[in-house]
Amino acid sequence: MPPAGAPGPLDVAIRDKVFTTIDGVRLAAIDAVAFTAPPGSFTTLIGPSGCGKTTTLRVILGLDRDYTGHVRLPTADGRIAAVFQEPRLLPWRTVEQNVRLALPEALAGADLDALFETLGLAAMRGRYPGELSLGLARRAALARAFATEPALLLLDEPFVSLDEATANRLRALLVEVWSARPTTALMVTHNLREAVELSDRIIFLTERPARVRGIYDIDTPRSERDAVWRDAAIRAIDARFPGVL
Ligand SMILES: Nc1ncnc2c1ncn2[C@@H]1O[C@H](COP(=O)(O)OP(=O)(O)OP(=O)(O)O)[C@@H](O)[C@H]1O
Repeated sequence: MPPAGAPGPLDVAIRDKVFTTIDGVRLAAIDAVAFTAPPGSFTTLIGPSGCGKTTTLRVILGLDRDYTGHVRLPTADGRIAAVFQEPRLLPWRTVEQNVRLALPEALAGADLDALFETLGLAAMRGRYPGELSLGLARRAALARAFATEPALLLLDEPFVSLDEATANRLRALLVEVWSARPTTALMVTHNLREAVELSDRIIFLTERPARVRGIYDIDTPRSERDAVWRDAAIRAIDARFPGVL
């Protein structure tokens, strides 16, 4: 047993999640999605469009309580931070104000220099969101999430709609900032290459209504995951789960 108060795994079991559309049609979104994410690990959910990935994150976030099953968070009283495709920054506040507004009282006045520096935002602290590219706004959203020192970090396709060079840079920054303070992270993506680059555990979901198709664990250190390694990992995954590519 871990000592009391130590982070445990994120433990998720969602069954029979159904939506009723505005025309009264019942839409089965999730059949059975059950998995754990070990403490301090980076876990990725990957699956076809519309299979129920964002719904899974919303249930974990507590935004949707209409489901059967359970969600056990890494710590009972820990903070959850979420980064969505939309950076969701307040346009009338500077980057730094946006980050500081999210801080809990215990972290008010925290020294954010190292975080802004790591994310390449040192010169952007006084800028307004309207002055930022999408890539920079996503960095600001990541800064805001990490600054709160969350017990759980949820990431919903944080690199989508970025040009490849910007997405690569942002993935490297995420690894850097996350490695400095590993927190249990759960990311949703469509991008298997991104998943093998970042994850300790990849959870493959079926078409809607989602079920877990399989779980793939990676123990190669991130620093050793070069292009050759990634190609081999993707081939191994395709052999085990045909059709995921
Ligand atoms: N509030 C809602 N009311 C009705 N249907 C919904 C609602 N939210 C989601 N859905 C439907 O549930 C299914 C799962 O949606 P969800 O957004 O979780 O999928 P996803 O895997 O994240 O999709 P994508 O990969 O395209 O982002 C979809 O068919 C979606 O249209």
